[in-house]
Amino acid sequence: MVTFSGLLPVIMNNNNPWRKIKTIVQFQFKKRYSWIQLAGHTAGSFKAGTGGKILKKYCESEKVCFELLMKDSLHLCVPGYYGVVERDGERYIQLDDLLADLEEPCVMDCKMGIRTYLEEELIKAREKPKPRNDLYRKMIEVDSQAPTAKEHTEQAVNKPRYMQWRETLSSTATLGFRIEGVKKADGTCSTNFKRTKTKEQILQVFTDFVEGNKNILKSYLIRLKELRSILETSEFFKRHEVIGSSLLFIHDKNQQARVWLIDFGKTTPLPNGQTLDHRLTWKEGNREDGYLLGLDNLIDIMSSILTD
Ligand SMILES: Nc1ncnc2c1ncn2[C@@H]1O[C@H](COP(=O)(O)OP(=O)(O)OP(=O)(O)O)[C@@H](O)[C@H]1O
Ligand SMILES: O=P(O)(O)O[C@@H]1[C@H](O)[C@H](O)[C@@H](OP(=O)(O)O)[C@H](OP(=O)(O)O)[C@H]1O
Repeated sequence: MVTFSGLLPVIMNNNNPWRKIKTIVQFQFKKRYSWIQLAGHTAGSFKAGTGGKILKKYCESEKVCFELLMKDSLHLCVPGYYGVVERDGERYIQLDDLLADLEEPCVMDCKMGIRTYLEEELIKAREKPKPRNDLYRKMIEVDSQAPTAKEHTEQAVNKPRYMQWRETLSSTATLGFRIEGVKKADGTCSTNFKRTKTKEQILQVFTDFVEGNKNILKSYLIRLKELRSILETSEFFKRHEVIGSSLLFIHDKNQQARVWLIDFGKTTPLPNGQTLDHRLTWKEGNREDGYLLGLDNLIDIMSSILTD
């Protein structure tokens, strides 16, 4: 789902002097820009905030993650979190708007990990299967041959089955990440990446995304390596199953290029001091998510574009 809404950028809370100066200039000229919800299937889960912030619909587990993240080394890798607010009778978490100080930003959302559903979702679905017609319809829209004879008869598929099909159709199951959506500087958006699976296809999408600009690619590569080294030592990361979380790639016409970790709605703490490696093969029960496998592959793909 792609939605647009106008927000007014104002003073940011970031310590970077460049950002401060730039946002002050933007504030003085009251320049408007379009904020974009590139991926995410729930339309209307975001609202404009004030002071360079956005509001995201409240989810208890995500709020708890952000509270912990603000105290973890990963605080440098995620949007700043500023507590819970209420608007029109609904609760929201308040986050830094990562597009606030950028001009004509280009955005790419990559969903990380070798699976996109929690182990607990799998267990629940097995105990109480819920055949869904909406997922059946989404499936046949992409491939009318994909449902089994039984699914065709029932015109319904269970969620884990749908999620696994999405994972194998795309690069999730093999590379540990997939491209969810891209917005280019001219404002055009695409979420048509359900069949983007091979390294070659991904390489092409990345090359188009940066319009062949190697400086931007270099900045992305440096940032990805930085994120990897922070993730490898983060206490938060070690102790959570990180599912459905994305890396948000953002660059603008001034060649500012950053990558952020977003979406912790399905990031779940592990019990009794258990930790994850994030690279080991997933076997039901071990809760491994393959996040770092995906990041390794992203780094390899980005490096290979630069060495070509
Ligand atoms: N802090 C932020 N600043 C700027 N843009 C953001 C921010 N957080 C999210 N977005 C935009 O909104 C999109 C959806 O974000 P997110 O994945 O957090 O939402 P969601 O509703 O939880 O998605 P999903 O349906 O995948 O669970 C992202 O792809 C990105 O374009
Ligand atoms: O990308 P698609 O093909 O549109 O499929 C959706 C996507 O996998 C979302 O991540 C998932 O939400 P969660 O990650 O929150 O489970 C949603 O489940 P839902 O329909 O149950 O919301 C799926 O429909």
